[in-house]
Amino acid sequence: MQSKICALLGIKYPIIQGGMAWIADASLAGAVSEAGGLGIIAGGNAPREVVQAEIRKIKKITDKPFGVNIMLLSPFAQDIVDLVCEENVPVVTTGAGNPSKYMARFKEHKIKVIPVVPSVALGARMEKIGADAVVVEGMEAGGHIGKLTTMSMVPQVVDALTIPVIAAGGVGDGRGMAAALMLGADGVQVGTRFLIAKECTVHENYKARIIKARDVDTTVTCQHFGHPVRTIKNKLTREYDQLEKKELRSDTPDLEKFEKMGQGALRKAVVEGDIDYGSIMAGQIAGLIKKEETAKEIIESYMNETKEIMASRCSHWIK
Ligand SMILES: O=C(O)COc1ccc(-c2c[nH]c(CNC(=O)Nc3ncc(Sc4ccccn4)s3)n2)cc1
Repeated sequence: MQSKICALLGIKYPIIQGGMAWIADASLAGAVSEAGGLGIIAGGNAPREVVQAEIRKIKKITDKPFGVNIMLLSPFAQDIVDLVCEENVPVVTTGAGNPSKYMARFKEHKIKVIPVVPSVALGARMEKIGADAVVVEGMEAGGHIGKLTTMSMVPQVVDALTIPVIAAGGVGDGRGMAAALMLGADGVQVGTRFLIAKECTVHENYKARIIKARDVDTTVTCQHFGHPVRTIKNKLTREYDQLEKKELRSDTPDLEKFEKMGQGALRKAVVEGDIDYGSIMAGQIAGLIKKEETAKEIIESYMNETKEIMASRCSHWIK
């Protein structure tokens, strides 16, 4: 399937794996790129040498295109920008902020830049400063989210921009991918479904919790203080909710308490498998995902389902 995204990035299928902080390492990203999608290594909050090690590893796993996600809230963001330039990383996605100040650097090094945007305005700003495409991520997604849904934001960004649009947030199988393409997207970014890929090195407890998840099992914490983040409900989110209720009543809310509660929480879930007090970042689509598969099996099922839907299920009413 040749979409604008495949031509732009030199990949076989228009499926990008989300650069999930602490989770998207060379093992997962390498398997996704090898299977014809675009694997993305997470910069997250990691220092330069950690991300550099993953870049070196993926170059040994695959000679196909791959990317690095730069999480712009990271204290090491500038170091990772320098790193992707030095390592000739072909594609960069950015999240949790506005990458304008780095754009000239990326273009100078012929890096394809795909910012994640939570609104039409930011998408238009990114196109104006030279982004090659945008990921339009709805609030159905896991992790740090904006306020708009995928279904409503994608067509509005498609109408407002000329560069390719990649839909993200709630795209859990070929039905979601076909829907995204119908809305005008040229490809999709997939996070939660790849969390339970066999090559994903996240703790087994994390994977088991995703597989057990129902449609109503995620919640958004820190909506009023700090950065809204979607995770699976657990003891940590209940503590967050209590703290938010308390601080909302205060004239001088203490943001430090939220920072402290969140510190190391993602690592607790991903590395230690603490599903009670770790931050189990996952999208609303977690309830659809029932089994662990290889990245190749996941990508091929998206493509086969999407092609079947585009070729048949729609044709019976389009006469
Ligand atoms: O500067 C402005 O105008 C605001 O710009 C933006 C505002 C938000 C976004 C945005 C929303 N979602 C994304 C892409 N997705 C993500 O970045 N998802 C993430 N998950 C976990 C992350 S690590 C983290 C981050 C915050 C708190 C705790 N942990 S980052 N980008 C992008 C740009």
